[in-house]
Amino acid sequence: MHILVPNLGSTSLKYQILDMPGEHVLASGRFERVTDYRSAIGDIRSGDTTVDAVAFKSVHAGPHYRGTFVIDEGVEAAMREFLLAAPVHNAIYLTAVEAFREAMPGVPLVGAFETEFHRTMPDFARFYGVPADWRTQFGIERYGFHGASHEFISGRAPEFLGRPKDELRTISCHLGGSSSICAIDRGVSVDTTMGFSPQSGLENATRHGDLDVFAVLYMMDRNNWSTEEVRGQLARTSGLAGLSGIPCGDVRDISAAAQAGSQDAQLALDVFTYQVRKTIGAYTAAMGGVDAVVFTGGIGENSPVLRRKSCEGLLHLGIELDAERNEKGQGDRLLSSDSSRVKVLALAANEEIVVARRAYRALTASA
Ligand SMILES: Nc1ncnc2c1ncn2[C@@H]1O[C@H](COP(=O)(O)OP(=O)(O)O)[C@@H](O)[C@H]1O
Ligand SMILES: CC(=O)OP(=O)(O)O
Ligand SMILES: [Mg+2]
Repeated sequence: MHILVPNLGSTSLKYQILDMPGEHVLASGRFERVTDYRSAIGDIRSGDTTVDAVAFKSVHAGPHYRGTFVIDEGVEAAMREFLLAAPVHNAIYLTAVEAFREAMPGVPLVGAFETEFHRTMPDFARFYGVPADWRTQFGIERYGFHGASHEFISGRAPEFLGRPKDELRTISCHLGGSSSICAIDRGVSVDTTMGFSPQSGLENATRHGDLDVFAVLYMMDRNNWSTEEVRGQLARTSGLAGLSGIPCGDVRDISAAAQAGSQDAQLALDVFTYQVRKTIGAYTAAMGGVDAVVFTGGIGENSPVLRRKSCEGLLHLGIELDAERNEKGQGDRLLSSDSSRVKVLALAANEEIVVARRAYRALTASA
């Protein structure tokens, strides 16, 4: 079965066509700094390969769809309902569903929701202190996202280290256009930084990270802003963009501006790496120790400077980078020094393979 997986990130489009269940890659490609997703989808090239199904790393459809489903009216309606919680991401995937229905009529579309991997979080990590009916009637809780990436790392880190999965406590730092960290205790997610929406936790390119909700209410009351106004500002002009003043929030541009002397750009990088550092400490406590810290995603794989700043001062946890390994070298590799008790790794994200596996399971189970 040939499964096309378009990974529609908040800043990029990567795709693979995989022959399942053998996992042979038939075609692949990537576009960066994407703003027009319909046009980028039109640029996907499958060569002469046929496509039997299209599977998405779809983001949010609430409490009833924390798994992998053929996208029918019910799934699409839930994605629409949760557009309020994930305005940037769900809009992209709703556009994609429409585009593929038009381009490939009759080909099944599958949603492998990013929330699936975090179903294992214990209740004390999952629930917020809100009135009981917010939780029981409206599904207000921590869902967590980037599930495909963190699930991939949950298998890849032990494989790379040659250690059994059920012995390893891993902190997976997916840093990219959107960023999240996951505590993976012996293969399962036990906590993650994104919450009810992919708008919380670490700062993202143009979306805020953790923020006191009363600051939002205060600004709305003071300025007479509508929810639409605030949602737009927090989704499109906040995060690294808001801190640095660089509208795209791309770390390549922010790093260059910081090097050229911009204090705002430097502040953005300082805020971001402080959060990563602090979270590594928190998740070490959450798991009662840590064996591996993994950097993945566009920033995690490609920015030695941000990795260095994220690991600074963590020697007391047994985390020590090797400067040369961190600065030089490419691909999947060890970044920590030989004396570092915790292994620090850079591993390339492969969310597409996780989505293809899940979609293949869902399609063959329903056949
Ligand atoms: N060479 C690089 N150095 C530093 N940051 C990079 C580099 N390449 C990409 N990035 C960062 O990674 C982000 C893209 O991350 P990625 O995980 O691919 O995207 P998405 O969030 O769209 O899925 C860019 O916005 C940029 O901030
Ligand atoms: C939450 C999520 O999947 O984010 P992105 O696609 O931007 O990496
Ligand atoms: Mg991504």
